[in-house]
Amino acid sequence: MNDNAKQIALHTQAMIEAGRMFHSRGWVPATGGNFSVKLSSDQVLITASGWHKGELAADGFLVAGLDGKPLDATRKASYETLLHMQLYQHDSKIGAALHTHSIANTVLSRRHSKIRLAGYELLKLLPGINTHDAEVSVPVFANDQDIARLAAHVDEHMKQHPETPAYLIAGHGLYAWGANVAQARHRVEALEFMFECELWSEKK
Ligand SMILES: CSCCC(=O)C(=O)COP(=O)(O)O
Ligand SMILES: [Zn+2]
Repeated sequence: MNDNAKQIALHTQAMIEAGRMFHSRGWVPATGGNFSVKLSSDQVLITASGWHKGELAADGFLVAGLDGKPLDATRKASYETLLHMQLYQHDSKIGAALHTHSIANTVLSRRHSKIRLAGYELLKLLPGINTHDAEVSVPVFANDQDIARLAAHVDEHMKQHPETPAYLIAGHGLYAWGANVAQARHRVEALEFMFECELWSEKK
């Protein structure tokens, strides 16, 4: 196995494990969710469309260019590929992106136009934050089946608000990212925890 194949195998395994864990937590029901890792400045390893994310295997991934087109034209990349590509094009430090469909993120994103998270210790998992005494705003975008249009909308917001730590799509799910799968996964876990806390607080 050459170095490139070894790297792909490691990234694949990290995403398979994230999928199993997310499914065990109820964050990627049915075939919801998608995951990716940037392999180089112009190639991304991304989940194929329609796979159950708790049951991913090596052939559940494919390599695509930053334009979202699979290198092997016979494979179908995630329906939401362009949302991943927007992140990699927006910030070269982003190395992995993970998308979940949890109950908490779905309910909150249907109720609010942004989610304010303040005073949580787990905020320290988010970029640039080193104290619980902080506040972040997670934007909520209207869902759109035109993913190119949705990606352009996200991009416009992120250019105006480069501190955006993650985002939600209304009634749909969360997009979070990091330098690698481990960091993106920690951020998903922290955000899903804080969203559950917010949902519990609203029930009181
Ligand atoms: C079956 S859920 C609808 C599509 C979606 O929101 C999703 O996250 C999964 O789509 P993919 O094409 O990446 O499997
Ligand atoms: Zn989705």
